[in-house]
Amino acid sequence: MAYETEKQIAIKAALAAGQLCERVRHEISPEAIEKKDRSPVTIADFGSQALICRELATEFPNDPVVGEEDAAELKQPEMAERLSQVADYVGAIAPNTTPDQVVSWIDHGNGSVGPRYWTLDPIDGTKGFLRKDQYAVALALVEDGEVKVGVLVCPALQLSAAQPGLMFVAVRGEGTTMSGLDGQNPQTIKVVSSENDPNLRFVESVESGHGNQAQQAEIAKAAGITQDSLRMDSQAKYGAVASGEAALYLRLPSPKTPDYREKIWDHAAGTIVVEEAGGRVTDMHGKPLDFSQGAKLVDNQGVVVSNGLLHDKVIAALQQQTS
Ligand SMILES: Nc1ncnc2c1ncn2[C@@H]1O[C@H](COP(=O)(O)O)[C@@H](O)[C@H]1OP(=O)(O)O
Ligand SMILES: [Mg+2]
Repeated sequence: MAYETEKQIAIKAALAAGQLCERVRHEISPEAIEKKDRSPVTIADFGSQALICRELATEFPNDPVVGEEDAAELKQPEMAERLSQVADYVGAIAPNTTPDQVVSWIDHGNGSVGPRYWTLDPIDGTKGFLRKDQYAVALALVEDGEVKVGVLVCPALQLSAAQPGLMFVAVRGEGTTMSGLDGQNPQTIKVVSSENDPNLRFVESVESGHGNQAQQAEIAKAAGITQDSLRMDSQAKYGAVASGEAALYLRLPSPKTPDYREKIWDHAAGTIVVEEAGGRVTDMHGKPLDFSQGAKLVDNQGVVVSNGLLHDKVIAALQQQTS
């Protein structure tokens, strides 16, 4: 099977990172949330990137990693205590970790986009993480601009599972699986194969500033979806489409940030998870997402994720609105 080693290492690394994030999350005090104290998310974000980059640097030393974080802030003398907290959390999984190692692993994630690279969001959906809602650890391998392997660990996502904690894994040409966070008994999943069922739903961000909720509601309606949206943070939304929970995920540019360009780590893992489950992912103009241009999807605007059947209808509705 293609990319078997890459897949296994990515799963191991992302699950370890998810475990670290959950430990931190359970220790967030309600007061910290009220005070909008971002320290829990900072510790988990850095710890997650350190653990994953440690694994990738060991197993694939020649592959660049384009991660969301860098250690510049953590290297400041006034951050010594925070750094040692991160090292403690990482050390619970990778024994004897030193602060210097943490810094160098995090900075291993400062690579550039090339012919073959990994991209990582150590905590996608930081606002959801702080609210104790959805978040994801998202890791993907990209070759020649195409995502080949994607792993999404969603520790708080339940869908139809018995308990929260879902992992989605996709390899190009080999389908998408979903399992619990023990990775046991992965089940092949498929998008919902209907385009005019009154129960079809669409997903969108919780954060209104990350999209255009009014326009998203109109477009979903034009595509025949009559149910209210399901609002969810992070790339867990891609998992919802891949598993058939939703038929559509719309992320149209917010009127406040019309020129926003999406980041590769916010979409690479999710894209392959949906495509390999039989769905489609493009930008709002129907163009495939181009992961070869750098850290931002500079040639794309907005994101449309569907079960495939609804896709052309959605793009046509968007074109009609702008013509
Ligand atoms: N104006 C914006 N439009 C779309 N996405 C945004 C915008 N500002 C931030 N984001 C990104 O949305 C992602 C979370 O999305 P969701 O709402 O689906 O959970 C974050 O990775 C965040 O990136 P960043 O971390 O760089 O701020
Ligand atoms: Mg993100």
